[in-house]
Amino acid sequence: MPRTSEPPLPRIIIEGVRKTYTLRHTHSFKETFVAWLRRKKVSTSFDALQHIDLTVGESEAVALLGYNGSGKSTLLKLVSGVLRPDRGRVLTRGRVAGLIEVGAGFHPDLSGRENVYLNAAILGMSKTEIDARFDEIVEFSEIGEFIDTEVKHYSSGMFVRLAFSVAIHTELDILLVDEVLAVGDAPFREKCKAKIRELVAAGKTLFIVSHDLSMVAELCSRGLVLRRGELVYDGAIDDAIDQLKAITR
Ligand SMILES: Nc1ncnc2c1ncn2[C@@H]1O[C@H](COP(=O)(O)OP(=O)(O)OP(=O)(O)O)[C@@H](O)[C@H]1O
Repeated sequence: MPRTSEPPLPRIIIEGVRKTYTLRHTHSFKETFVAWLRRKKVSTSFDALQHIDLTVGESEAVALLGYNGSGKSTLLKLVSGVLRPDRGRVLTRGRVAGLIEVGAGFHPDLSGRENVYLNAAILGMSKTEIDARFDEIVEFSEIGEFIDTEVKHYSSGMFVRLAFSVAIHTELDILLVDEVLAVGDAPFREKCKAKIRELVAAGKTLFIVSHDLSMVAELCSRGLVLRRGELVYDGAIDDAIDQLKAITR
């Protein structure tokens, strides 16, 4: 009997997820009191994600597409564990490395070198492992002589180069990238793309948010389109890009 191809083992499972934010309409105790006297609402709630169900497997490179405010970063933060869903559940299998905000996880008063140790430790590496990979991390980042400078003096591109380099030198299983590559220059972006392809070929999972459609078309095979907190398309990346172009914000 011919063998049918097995679906990839899941790395991320998102089940019935809803994320609600509270929007406050008052700024002070006085305003709140006046609003209460006038029976006006002091806050309203807003569903940034409505009811999301999806599974991402090993060796999958998935792009999360959508216009501003559609819920992409919120979904990535739920997968990274920075946020918790109000309903449903998010399960991940393996080590998750997230590049979600430029400079996040970096301490401004510490040098690049100290931040490499801090970040790599947060991502689960031991001191001996970091010592062994330190030179490679610095070389990939191209930070050079600035490695002993406090990172508050780094440009945003330098932050991202160092953070990306630390992340890819850890034993990660899932790499989350939110738009941060956009601040790297073209040669560095090319290097990151090559590294990401290598990681995916080795069975790692990529979940990337980007408005750079040509980059995601090159890197990803699957695309998810979010619109106003709803998943409106999940399929081949080229079709996902066409769907995105066809919808309004
Ligand atoms: N902490 C928060 N409190 C209130 N509302 C929030 C909060 N974080 C996000 N939102 C709102 O949730 C919605 C989704 O935001 P999110 O950042 O996930 O969108 P996005 O698709 O990543 O947008 P962009 O393309 O602009 O980065 C937006 O309307 C945003 O204003």
